[in-house]
Amino acid sequence: MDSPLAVFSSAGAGALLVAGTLYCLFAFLLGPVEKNSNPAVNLSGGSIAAGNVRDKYEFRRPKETVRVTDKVPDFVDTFYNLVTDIYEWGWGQSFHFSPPVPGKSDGEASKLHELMIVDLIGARPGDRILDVGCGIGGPMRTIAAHSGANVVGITINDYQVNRARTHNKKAGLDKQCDVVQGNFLAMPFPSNSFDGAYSIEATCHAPKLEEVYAEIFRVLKPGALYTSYDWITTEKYRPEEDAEIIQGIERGNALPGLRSYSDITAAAREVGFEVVRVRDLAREPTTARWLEIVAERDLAAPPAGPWWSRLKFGRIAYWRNHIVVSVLAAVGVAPKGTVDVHEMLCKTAEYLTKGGEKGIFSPMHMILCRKPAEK
Ligand SMILES: C=C(CC[C@@H](C)[C@H]1CC[C@H]2C3=CC[C@H]4[C@H](C)[C@@H](O)CC[C@]4(C)[C@H]3CC[C@]12C)C(C)C
Ligand SMILES: C[S@@+](CC[C@H](N)C(=O)[O-])C[C@H]1O[C@@H](n2cnc3c(N)ncnc32)[C@H](O)[C@@H]1O
Repeated sequence: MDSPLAVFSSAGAGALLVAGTLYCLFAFLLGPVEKNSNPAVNLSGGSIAAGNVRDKYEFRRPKETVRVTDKVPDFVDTFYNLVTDIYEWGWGQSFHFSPPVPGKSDGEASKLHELMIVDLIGARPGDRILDVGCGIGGPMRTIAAHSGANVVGITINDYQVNRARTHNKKAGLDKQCDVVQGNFLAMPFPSNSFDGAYSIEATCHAPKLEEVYAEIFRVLKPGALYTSYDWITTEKYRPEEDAEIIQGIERGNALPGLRSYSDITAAAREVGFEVVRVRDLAREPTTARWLEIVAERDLAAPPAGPWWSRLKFGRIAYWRNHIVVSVLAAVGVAPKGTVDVHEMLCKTAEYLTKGGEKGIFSPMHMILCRKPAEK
């Protein structure tokens, strides 16, 4: 017969094993999907009260995209209340794509993409730089930390302002980084007050690109540079064949209508910018060449691959996330509509992947512009 001590220790070991397994299961299910991201238990409806998330989600039910110009900022604000926590949980603190770089993690590739902006606009210590559509500030922190510049971000979404400020403080960058809530179509900044500006995958939310470009032009000092990575349809886009994919991308990302790559340069010139460079960073050889700009940091960088590969993180991961969201919503930790929003994002990921694979869409059309120096 086993001694009481042996029985006790084998029961103890069993209990420990069960506890350990449960812990790992919970950590796997509820922990952040991305490094530096938010755990699933914090999923909320942004500034929307939990009980109203499902009603607000109704805004996605009609199959068309919102094109009524003056309603767009409100619509976009609601969209970000619904998706911000899911994005942060599943993607991290930077809400954009980037070309993958072999040998680098997704996070590192994303930072390289952000750092290129420091070189493009020549951000220097003490400069005052504007981040147009700053999200929760992932790019702002990278750019401020590496350049020594002070960065001011603007976002339409109040919940993002709070998240960004919390992260800025945690990163010890709250003296260098400031975030304001406002509409980038009418910015609360004096004219000629910034030494440089950038926007990453944000101006695609503007119903008329000229309107946001005109505002950026106004607040920049003469001679200052502005760069944008924007969402566009490429020259391969054929509306007769590809409309479903493009409309799927527009609906799932709260866009008032994607623009063609050629509209970007035209809008910049229309408001008075000199166009310095234009490149689609999604194209492999070009991306490789652009990586050379960050030469000191990554001289031997080989050509980058498709930006959409990060979205193909596999059925299992999507299912894991879907289960987590469904369980949290069922037990009342996450608001009820979160499941619908998550389902919508799964479909959006499919449309984005199809757009990338067909080469009809790019989320990283780069334009570099200068506000002419005063004569
Ligand atoms: C620039 C914009 C957002 C770009 C991307 C940051 C987001 C576009 C689609 C998002 C996602 C799709 C699938 C989600 C997945 C189902 C979930 O489990 C975890 C989060 C996702 C991966 C999510 C993350 C952010 C995106 C990639 C637009 C709005 C202009
Ligand atoms: C996809 S996110 C990109 C965020 C950030 N640039 C990044 O890369 O992490 C788009 C951002 O644009 C902002 N935005 C969209 N329309 C806006 C508007 N009219 N005024 C201010 N910000 C806006 C959103 O609130 C969101 O922060």
